[in-house]
Amino acid sequence: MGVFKIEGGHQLKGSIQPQGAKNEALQILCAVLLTPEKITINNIPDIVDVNKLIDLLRKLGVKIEKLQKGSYTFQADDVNLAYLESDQFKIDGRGLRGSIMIVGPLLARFGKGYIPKPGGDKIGRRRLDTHFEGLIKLGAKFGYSREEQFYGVEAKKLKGTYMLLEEASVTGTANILMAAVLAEGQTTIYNAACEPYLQQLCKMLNRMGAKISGVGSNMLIIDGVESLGGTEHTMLPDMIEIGSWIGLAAMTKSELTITNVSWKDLGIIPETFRKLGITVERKGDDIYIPAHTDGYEIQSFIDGSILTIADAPWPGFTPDLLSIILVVATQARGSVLVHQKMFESRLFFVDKLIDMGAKIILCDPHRATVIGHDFKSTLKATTMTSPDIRAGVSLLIAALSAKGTSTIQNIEQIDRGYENIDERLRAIGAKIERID
Ligand SMILES: CC(=O)N[C@H]1[C@@H](OP(=O)(O)OP(=O)(O)OC[C@H]2O[C@@H](n3ccc(=O)[nH]c3=O)[C@H](O)[C@@H]2O)O[C@H](CO)[C@@H](O)[C@@H]1O
Ligand SMILES: C=C(OP(=O)(O)O)C(=O)O
Repeated sequence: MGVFKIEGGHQLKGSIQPQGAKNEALQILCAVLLTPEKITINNIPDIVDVNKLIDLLRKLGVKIEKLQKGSYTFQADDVNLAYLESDQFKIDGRGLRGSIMIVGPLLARFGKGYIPKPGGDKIGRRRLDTHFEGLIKLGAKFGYSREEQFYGVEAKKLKGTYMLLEEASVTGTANILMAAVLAEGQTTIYNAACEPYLQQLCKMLNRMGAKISGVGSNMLIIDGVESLGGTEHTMLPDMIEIGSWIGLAAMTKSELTITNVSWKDLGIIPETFRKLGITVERKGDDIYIPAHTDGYEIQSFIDGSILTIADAPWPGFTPDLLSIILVVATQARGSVLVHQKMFESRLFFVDKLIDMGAKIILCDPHRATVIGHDFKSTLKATTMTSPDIRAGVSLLIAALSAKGTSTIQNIEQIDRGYENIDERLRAIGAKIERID
């Protein structure tokens, strides 16, 4: 298990370029299965989850060529479906959450798609009902082995239909969409998730010859086509990384420029950090965060009541940044209620922050009240374990602001989604070392 050793309490300075978006990459990579033609993808982040998915595609017979850092070509002209029934697939498929999105494309193109219960963060129940209910509506026969936790769908032909999703599932929408593009006739997906990840997937599929309208809204209308062709696609910068760097800058009182952030795709994220009193300045397509030498003050609601920051499906605030909001609030002036509505086990990491001296009350598994220290008391360094990817980075930010040397174990969780994080943080002045 890898470990980070972090000497906290130092101001950082400089600029940082966000990596390509993890959650977009996982969708886009699965889409290469929809065509026998070559697809070129740029700005692919070099992170554990993405590399696991690339490896899985390779084992499925996809021809993969690395052009340069972050750029690859993929060609799925000779797919090895036998791999789906192998024991190795049961291991590989479980390795990450994103693998679930091979099911829709495989079903649409080859008539069958299988997947073991996928991995990803252990942050509460993460059911797949939306995915399979949608595929069943398109005409697939569904099977599930409870013993092996193995899912499968099969269909000779998919037929377009109207569906209203029970919830706006991100990976669920992507999966159903990738099946519907090759179904016969028209499919309507209402209550579709509409994150920039999905908008990017829709745009890519349309360039491949799909006919999707309503892109960016919660109603996607898809006119099925017989086949799809090749294209080139470039991943957006990772908005969750961008939010993480905003939080890092404020909490360490550092002056930081986050470059080429694609402002138009950040939705409510900059405004949400501003509600914590953080100055988030737009400079062209960069974000400039000045050093918050006098701290930052949490705003109240208009009527003077305590601010709540809660997650919601896009264009609401992404749940993946709530852990960052929470840690940054521990040094703000004022109080905030953090309400994690989607995942029921994502806030338990606050115990570690409390150990470090943060003033937090975990009201229930979904809600935590944070009373900021206004830098009058710094967090104390400690030894901790990263429970999930975003809590891991939040603890890392806490350690960088704390006095003394902290240790973070289980950093594989962080490496799932942050490319070369130690090297990039050292480049802006952080004292962080990786110990294997
Ligand atoms: C690989 C990938 O892309 N992972 C992301 C994806 O996971 P993933 O696609 O697995 O998450 P879903 O969108 O399916 O749902 C996440 C959780 O939120 C709940 N839920 C969802 C929609 C809704 O309207 N109401 C509701 O309560 C679900 O029951 C589930 O527990 O989206 C999540 C929600 O943005 C992010 O945290 C994950 O980083
Ligand atoms: C929850 C996350 O990832 P995954 O869905 O891959 O577990 C995340 O990126 O914050």
